Amino acid sequence: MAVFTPVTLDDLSQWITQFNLGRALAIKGISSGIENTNFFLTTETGEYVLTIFEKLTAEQLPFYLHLMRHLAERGVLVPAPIANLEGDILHTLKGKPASIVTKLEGESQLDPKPVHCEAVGAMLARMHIAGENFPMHLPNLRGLDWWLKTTPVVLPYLPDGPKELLRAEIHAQDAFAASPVYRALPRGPIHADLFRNNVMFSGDRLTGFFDFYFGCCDTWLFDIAVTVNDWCIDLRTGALDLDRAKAMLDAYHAVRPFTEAERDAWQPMLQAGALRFWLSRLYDFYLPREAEMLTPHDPTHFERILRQRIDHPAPLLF
Ligand SMILES: Nc1ncnc2c1ncn2[C@@H]1O[C@H](COP(=O)(O)OP(=O)(O)OP(=O)(O)O)[C@@H](O)[C@H]1O
Ligand SMILES: N[C@@H](CCO)C(=O)O
Repeated sequence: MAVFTPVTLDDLSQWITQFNLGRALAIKGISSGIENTNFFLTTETGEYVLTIFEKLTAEQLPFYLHLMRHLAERGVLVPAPIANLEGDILHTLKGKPASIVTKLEGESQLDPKPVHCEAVGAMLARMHIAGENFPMHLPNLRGLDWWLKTTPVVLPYLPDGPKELLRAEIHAQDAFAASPVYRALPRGPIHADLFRNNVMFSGDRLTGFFDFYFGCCDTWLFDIAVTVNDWCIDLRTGALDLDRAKAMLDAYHAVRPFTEAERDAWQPMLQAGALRFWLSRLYDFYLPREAEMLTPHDPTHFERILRQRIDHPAPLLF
């Protein structure tokens, strides 16, 4: 369980009066996250999610919370941040930044079928379009600059095979990012971490995207690649599942047609999406932070995905 900062009902009795939510009735730590401390919070007015941000600073957080509010106001299914009586959506609890957002109904679909991938693809395209006029900017803090900085930190821990793969891929991605095709890609606010465990379904009905705390401004295609690399693969081998990938990409394309540059960039972008999570998992695995209990994600999963994308080029986007 990863509760970095414990919170009790006693801690909340005064704090909650700054909101129009009534009294806090119950609070329950959520064990699954590895980035923030999350609680299900029940108050007299309903159920919410209380998050204490462990690593994110008050400089980055307004972007995430305002983006969620911007999207929620435009009909994209995401948790809506709750403002206090002064209108603020970023709060402080136990000396750390905190938020309260609406709780999404349902649960994660961890064994997705094409119908789920179709719903995710269509909502992702709607999200990209709805974000186009969002006025705030945040670069991808887990983008190329971070990859270049992190690679030499994790390389010494790796055996020869993975070491060679990482060196070659970081080199290839550095060149790709400097190419005209890359520069022609459409961009805007993206989720950047839209895995199975960051989407809720009630049955086959998508009820929302959440966990926007890697959100940033980057290419839409990177967001799509990250999403395909999780939703549309065989988790054991990392191989693409063509039925699920087609369902997701066709649904996306029907809402926001892909561009020529996106078609040309698809293959290297799938590799970029795999590299990003391989690197962050390597970093968390070899250089873990302290927590009450913490199970780091397996880095070799994304090493396999990266090898699969290199060895078996994906079908064209359209
Ligand atoms: N708005 C929400 N509605 C319903 N459940 C939520 C909501 N936000 C978070 N949760 C629940 O809390 C869990 C952890 O949240 P979240 O994924 O945001 O944490 P995290 O620390 O960022 O984790 P990670 O980055 O590892 O996915 C989710 O799996 C989900 O069950
Ligand atoms: N989705 C990330 C965890 C951070 O949200 C991973 O699977 O490595």
